Amino acid sequence: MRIFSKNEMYNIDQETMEKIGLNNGMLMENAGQAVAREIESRIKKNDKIIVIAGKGNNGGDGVVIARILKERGFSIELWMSHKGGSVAEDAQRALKIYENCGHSYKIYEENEEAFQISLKKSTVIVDALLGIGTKGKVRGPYRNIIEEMNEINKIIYAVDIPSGLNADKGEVDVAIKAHTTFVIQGAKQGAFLFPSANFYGGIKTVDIGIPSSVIEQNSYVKRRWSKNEVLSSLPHRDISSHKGTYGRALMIAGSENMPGAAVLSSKAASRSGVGLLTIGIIENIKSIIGSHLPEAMYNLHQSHQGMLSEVKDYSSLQLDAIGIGPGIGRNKETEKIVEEILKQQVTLVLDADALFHVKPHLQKVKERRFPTILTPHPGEMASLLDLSIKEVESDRFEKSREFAQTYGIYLVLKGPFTIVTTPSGEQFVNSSGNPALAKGGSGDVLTGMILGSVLQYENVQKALSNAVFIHGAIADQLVASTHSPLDVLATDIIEGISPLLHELYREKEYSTGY
Ligand SMILES: NC(=O)C1=CN([C@@H]2O[C@H](COP(=O)(O)OP(=O)(O)OC[C@H]3O[C@@H](n4cnc5c(N)ncnc54)[C@H](OP(=O)(O)O)[C@@H]3O)[C@@H](O)[C@H]2O)[C@@H](O)CC1
Ligand SMILES: Nc1ncnc2c1ncn2[C@@H]1O[C@H](COP(=O)(O)OP(=O)(O)O)[C@@H](O)[C@H]1O
Ligand SMILES: [K+]
Repeated sequence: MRIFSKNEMYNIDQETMEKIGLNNGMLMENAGQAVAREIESRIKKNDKIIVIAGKGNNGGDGVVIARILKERGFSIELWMSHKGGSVAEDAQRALKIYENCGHSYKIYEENEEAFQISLKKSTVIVDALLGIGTKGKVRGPYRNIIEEMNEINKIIYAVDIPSGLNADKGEVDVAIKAHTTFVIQGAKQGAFLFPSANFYGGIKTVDIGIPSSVIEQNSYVKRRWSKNEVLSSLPHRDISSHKGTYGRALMIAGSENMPGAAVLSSKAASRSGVGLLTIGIIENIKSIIGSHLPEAMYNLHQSHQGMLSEVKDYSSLQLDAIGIGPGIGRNKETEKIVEEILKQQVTLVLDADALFHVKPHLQKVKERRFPTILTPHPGEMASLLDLSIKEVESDRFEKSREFAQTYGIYLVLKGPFTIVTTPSGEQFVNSSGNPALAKGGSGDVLTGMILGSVLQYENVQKALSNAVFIHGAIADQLVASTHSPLDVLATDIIEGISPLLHELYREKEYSTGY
């Protein structure tokens, strides 16, 4: 599923008209036809269906839908929010065609009470009031109509966007609570931001025939990353491979107060395919960690001060990647370690306290020639950008892209719908996970999984997106089988890596023959 911003969608629309020659009326007809087909497969002949159309082009789509479904013999009442004169040109044309077919409609502005009665009698409502053109707070009759539709508690199918929502941002004033939203050509960003994502219900894309060349030239790549993408990109282990093939990684994590972060991140890295893992820790927590991971090697130091002197020369370890941050603490030594690590010519994964320390050194990050991966949660992202969490959360796509492009990094902005952004600005939105993950330690596990994963793939983005998907999918499976959303621990996620990978590889084998 492609994801678009409002401007991208308007540019795509414009170029389709100017360069391809499909005019807005044709696109509206295609959109209405496509959504009508989807709705038709979900309704019955005895349903009483109301289509409520606004005065913009979203309303025009609604008018086409009403006509098509009427022609197919369904019981349809079309309501326009406004009188004819104020309706957009192409929507007016759609309305004329509708009337030419011998159908009539009613106007909300003139019949508010009758509308309420019709709403009560209806079984299904099609919401074509407002689409991507919505700006600011909802005005005029729309506010009342939206509130009345929500109160009535019927099945609502929304066209393109649940009316009232902003296409790009997560904030909500008042909006339709949809059962399903039929998104035109692709979802709009707001479908993956909160709280607006809560209003969409199920999302189904309808294709209105916009040429892919126009889409590619007028939008950034933004896609949902789901199980199919994971299955088609899981790495294959060659029969002649050996442990060196799968990389040498170092995980610098943990401190006296947070030894567990080292256990969680290292164990998760081991379970995610690393050939050889070394754990960089301070000596007095070794006894806690060693029993958890006998497979690992250790790079022990009496203190972070001691670690710092060695960081300057890691060449003997022949590393391919370093993960740093979970639980290392925030002090002068750990900051210096992070600063030194940035000079290492290997893939880097920075999380937690390393994100705190990297902020004054972002220019050095920009100069790096090897992949640098930052995995902030919204709070860490906000602090890297000097913004509030709300400002980040409402605009996750743009904020991540700007940051990733400015510093040439891979960014994993965590949260529900984690977004992976590449240095060139391509974005991939995760589709797995649930609030069972909202618990201390699950981020540490993800860091380990990412460190393990990057060494298994030639393509860093696929490695990141797959690690994020698998992390979330484990939590989904636990909640669906043996756990509740309350009791999933970070260690349960680690224990879930093997069963999930096993299942994915079996499925891949089944579908691709190897
Ligand atoms: N390729 C495509 O993308 C295609 C897209 N198509 C469809 O077009 C839709 C976009 O249509 P659109 O641009 O006409 O905007 P739309 O959402 O109908 O709203 C505009 C109207 O709402 C009003 N209004 C705005 N804010 C408001 C507020 N806060 N409170 C109250 N009113 C507000 C605004 O009023 P104004 O500000 O002008 O006074 C204007 O009248 C898109 O979502 C898709 O369904 C297909 O038909 C064809 C191909
Ligand atoms: N409501 C949620 N739905 C899906 N995933 C979530 C949710 N809340 C948290 N997560 C995931 O859990 C992980 C939490 O990471 P983080 O905040 O760094 O945790 P910690 O620092 O406590 O280990 C991230 O991968 C995040 O995407
Ligand atoms: K709508």
